Amino acid sequence: MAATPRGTSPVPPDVRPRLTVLSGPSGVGKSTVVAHMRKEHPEVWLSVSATTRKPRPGEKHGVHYFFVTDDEMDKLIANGELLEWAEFAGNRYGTPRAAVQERLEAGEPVLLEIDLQGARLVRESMPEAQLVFLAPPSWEELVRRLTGRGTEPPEVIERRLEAAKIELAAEPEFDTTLVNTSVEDVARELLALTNVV
Ligand SMILES: Nc1nc2c(ncn2[C@@H]2O[C@H](COP(=O)(O)OP(=O)(O)O)[C@@H](O)[C@H]2O)c(=O)[nH]1
Ligand SMILES: Nc1ncnc2c1ncn2[C@@H]1O[C@H](COP(=O)(O)OP(=O)(O)O)[C@@H](O)[C@H]1O
Repeated sequence: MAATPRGTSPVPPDVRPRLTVLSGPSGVGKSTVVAHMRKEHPEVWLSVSATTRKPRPGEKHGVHYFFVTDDEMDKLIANGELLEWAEFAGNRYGTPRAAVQERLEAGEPVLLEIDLQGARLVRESMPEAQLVFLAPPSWEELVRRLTGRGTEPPEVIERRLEAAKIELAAEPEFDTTLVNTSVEDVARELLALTNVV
């Protein structure tokens, strides 16, 4: 049998495109890493979630999130418009189903940035999904980042740190762990995992 020259071996058709889920505790750097990756590779498509959380300064409707009321979220859920949804630290968050399906049907990779509960739901409904966990270099550094971001009052930070303990304990459920020491390094590794280039 003729050997396939190195570097030109065909990629099996079932390997791409795929759905990648990025999860990790609040403040670990998920948004920072994804923004860095997409600045250089805008072709990476990131699902925009719906949330009942209030916008932070600078966050734009339709770009960072679709900011919805409780009633609107109720309707999205009742109408089956969300691929998954979860309550996190007092707010609800969900992934609009149609946009994700369109991308996958068009043969394009999809990236979701969602919490642990959402990651578990995606794994159940789409076992082929790849689950990536973003971990902090240390607990102290996670606290520093979440506090230093300055976007949440102390009681919300406390709630998020409680959730973080549960999330960190679930790391073994994920296919891959990336430790967010260097944003550049993690962005490069995530790009490779999403199979876009
Ligand atoms: N299950 C689920 N979680 C989401 C979704 N969108 C965002 N999240 C997660 O909700 C959590 C809180 O998000 P956010 O309030 O933006 O805070 P941040 O991640 O600390 O910037 C994070 O773990 C997000 O990854 C979604 O559509 N579904
Ligand atoms: N590798 C890193 N080193 C130092 N600070 C970081 C790093 N990644 C993110 N940060 C900072 O940590 C804070 C939380 O990052 P963010 O992307 O908002 O986290 P998440 O989206 O996971 O909640 C931000 O202030 C961000 O600038």
